[in-house]
Amino acid sequence: MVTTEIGVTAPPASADKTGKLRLGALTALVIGSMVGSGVFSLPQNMAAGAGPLAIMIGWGITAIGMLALVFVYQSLATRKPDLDAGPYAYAKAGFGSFIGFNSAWGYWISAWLGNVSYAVIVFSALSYFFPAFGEGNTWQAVLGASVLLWLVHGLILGGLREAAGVNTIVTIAKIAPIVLFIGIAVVAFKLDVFSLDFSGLGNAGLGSITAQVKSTMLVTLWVFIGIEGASVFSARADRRSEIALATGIGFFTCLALYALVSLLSLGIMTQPELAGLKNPSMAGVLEHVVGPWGAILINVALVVSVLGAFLSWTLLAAEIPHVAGRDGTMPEFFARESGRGVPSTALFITNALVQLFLIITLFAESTYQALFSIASTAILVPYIFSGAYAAKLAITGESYEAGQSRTGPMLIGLIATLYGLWLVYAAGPAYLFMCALLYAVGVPLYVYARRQRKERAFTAVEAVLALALVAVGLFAAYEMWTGAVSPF
Ligand SMILES: NC(=[NH2+])NCCC[C@H](N)C(=O)O
Repeated sequence: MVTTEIGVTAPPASADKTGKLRLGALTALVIGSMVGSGVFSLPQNMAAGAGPLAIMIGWGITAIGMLALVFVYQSLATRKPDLDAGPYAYAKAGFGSFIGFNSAWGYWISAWLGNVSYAVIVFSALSYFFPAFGEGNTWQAVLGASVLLWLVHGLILGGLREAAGVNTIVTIAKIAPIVLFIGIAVVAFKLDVFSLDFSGLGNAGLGSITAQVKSTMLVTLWVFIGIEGASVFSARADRRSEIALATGIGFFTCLALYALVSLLSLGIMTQPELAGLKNPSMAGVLEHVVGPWGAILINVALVVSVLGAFLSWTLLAAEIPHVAGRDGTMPEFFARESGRGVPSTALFITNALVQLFLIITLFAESTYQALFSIASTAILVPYIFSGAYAAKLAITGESYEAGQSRTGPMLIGLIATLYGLWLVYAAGPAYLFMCALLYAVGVPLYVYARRQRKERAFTAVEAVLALALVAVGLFAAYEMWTGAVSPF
């Protein structure tokens, strides 16, 4: 296996002889790049704000929106094969340098903030064995997470990459317990428990169906993040159609696993019971059915799954500013490499930020859910502008041959864009403010990067955008400082 520039793991050129096996391996790769921590907390995360009906609607919306996004990346990969630096390259090509920078910046923020949430949930799972780790945000947990962080850092500096064999083992080790969970949950499922409060309206605290659906949106987005990696990669492969197929199969497999985990749980415990579970809540549900070994199994599976995902996302998180630093989108210092060819400066800055947020986590007592919600919100900028770029190409006809149908691609681009915008609305002010602040911090860095290359910082429109972003960021900082809004 080779790791491409943006850290996406590619299948070896001399794959297995039979097409079938190859497809299986590719599908495992797609699933492996998506499944990290999210699935293991779905029972609580989904039930916290929604009843069965709203959860079903939530998965429906996510299925349409995410599938549109998958098609967007696949079609962009074929139409613009030279733009291979990942999602931000599309935003840059379509909407200029500043938007491109913000897409890279947002993708990076999402990647490393996601890793902060990974550290928290790993120690929350370990607290089943060592109670001092609590919800993953006690000082013992933060200390443990910091040790883990710099251990991984050191290993990567020493040349650690992802290895094909390990990847496959990790994928099996994390999927098998999920499948077992579903098998057991099917047997334990009681229709009368599931239908007790089907609309969720019986629990006044949940609010309207729309409010309930909104509450699921960042959770369902989180579990699908990573799928863009597989789609972006499809441009490089000689077996493009096979990768497209594998992405499709991987997508629907995950959708089925995710929906089943969240919905079957509601037939085992009631919504308020699930909402009160500790995460990773799949452990609590399985323990409820089979006793302690169920919780042990899920907590161990989570640790294996998330350690694997932590390594991949650390590599990817460092790769984003590294590539962007090389092409001038981000300041040049991000491009520095160690003797072994590791993007050491980008890696160090990335992990220093993870460390900083681990400390913030300790003092703000932030939760896993708050952290991954900010990470999910942050990725919306690159997603939205990728969708918009696909729509723009279809509307203007650029990269299309005469007579080629453009209606389908245009609709898909628009659906992906709309899905992203709806998510911005559904995310709510607290997470948006936090993201606005994190994006605003990027503006001076962008100006610095442009200066370094002796280029004009902004066009007129970009200057307005930048000013607005800084203003909103400052306002957000003020609101968070006074405690008027609180993302944690
Ligand atoms: N560290 C990250 N940024 N991870 C993002 C991917 C999240 C992944 N879909 C999960 O469920 O865990």
